[in-house]
Formats: sequence, C-alpha cells, structure tokens
Amino acid sequence: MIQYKLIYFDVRGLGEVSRQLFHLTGTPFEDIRIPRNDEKLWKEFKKSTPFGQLPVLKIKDSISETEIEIPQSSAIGRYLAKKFGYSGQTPEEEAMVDAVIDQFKDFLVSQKQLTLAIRSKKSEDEIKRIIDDVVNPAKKIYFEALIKLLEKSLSGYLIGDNLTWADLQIADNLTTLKGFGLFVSSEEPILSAFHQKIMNIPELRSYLDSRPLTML
Ligand SMILES: N[C@@H](CCC(=O)N[C@@H](CS)C(=O)NCC(=O)O)C(=O)O
Repeated sequence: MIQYKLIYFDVRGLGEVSRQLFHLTGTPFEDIRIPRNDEKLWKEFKKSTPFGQLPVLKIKDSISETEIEIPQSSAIGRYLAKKFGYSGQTPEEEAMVDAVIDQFKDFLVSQKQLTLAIRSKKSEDEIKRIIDDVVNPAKKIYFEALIKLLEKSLSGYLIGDNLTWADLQIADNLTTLKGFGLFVSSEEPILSAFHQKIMNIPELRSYLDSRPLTML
C-alpha cells in the first residue's frame, strides 16, 4: 500500500498541478498545507525539507516500509503523471510534454518578479513597470509557443490525442494570469477555448471550481 503526502503552502502555486493529478485520478493523498503567512512555522519546517523549498512529495510504501521524499515541483509532477498515465503516450510525446513544462518554467522566472513585488507590497507604479517591462514581453513569447501547438492540435490538447500534465499545468497558470488580469479570454480565443476545455474535465471540475483564482 502506497501512501502519498503532498506538502506545499496553502496557495495554488507550484503544488497545484500535483494536487490536480491526485484529484483527477481519485488517488487518496494527504494534502498538507503550510500557512503561507506563518513564517516561524515555515522557518522550522524548511530545515526538514530536502532542498529547503516546497513542494515536497513523501511516498511511503507500507509493505516494504520505505519512505522517500521528492523535491522540485516538476520532478513531482512528472513522477505522478508517469505513474497515473498522463506523461505522454510515446517517448516523443513525453519529450514534448517536458518541453512545454520547461517553457512554462521559463515564463515563471518573469511571473515570479510580479508575485514577489505584490507580496512585498511594492508601489502600483513599480508593479506596472514589472508588468510592462518584464511579464508582458515574456508572456508574448510563452503564449505564441502555446498557440502554435494548439493550432496544430486535432484533439484540443497541447500534445497528442490525450490529456497530459502539461495541459493541467498550462491551464492552471492561465487561471493565475486571469487572476492578475493578464489573461483576458476575449483577447485570446485559442487559449481561452483550451482553458475552458481543461476547466471542464468532469473528474476535475468540482475541485477546480473550489479553488481561488489567485495563486497568492
Ligand atoms: N524550482 C522549485 C522552486 C520551489 C519554490 O520556489 N518554492 C517556494 C514556494 S513557490 C518556496 O518554497 N519558498 C519558500 C522559501 O524558499 O523559503 C520548484 O519548482 O519546486
């Protein structure tokens, strides 16, 4: 018997795609959420994590009595997607799924400047500057890459004929951008149709509906 514990902060962020994979597949897991604002608790807990950051996935096999901890959100997402059948159907699809995740991570470097500025209560002018000079140029490159894939897609998914964890990750990030006012459905019809398709997956819908729009 395998027991999963996913540890992340009490926000959507980098832990969300893994939570979604558990909900999608109906796999029981412990969803441990560290309060984002409890700095004292986090400072203590941080010491016990493999790389000093979250998310972390703990996997306990009660038969062999082994326990492992996996850090890094993409490693966790990829591991769960492989286990549950959402990592791509062939090695080539798997490579493209990884490429989409890498593209998302590249974009995240810019988005992170915005989230840090909001969290540290920077001035409106500074936040606008980050959006104009950093996030919007990176978003243009990111959206163009996604749109290219979707224009070629016959299934409506980013890669191949089936849902992969790359679809979940990108749709989740679109939700975040929507929360920031940086993804406006009427301006992005192709991405908007994709976002709706993923948001309406029957096995995930009630979970997704329960989640906040903002990732902070
Ligand atoms: N590359 C890592 C980044 C992880 C990361 O930045 N985690 C943040 C939360 S989103 C964190 O643990 N922040 C607290 C800290 O660094 O002390 C991943 O993808 O998991």
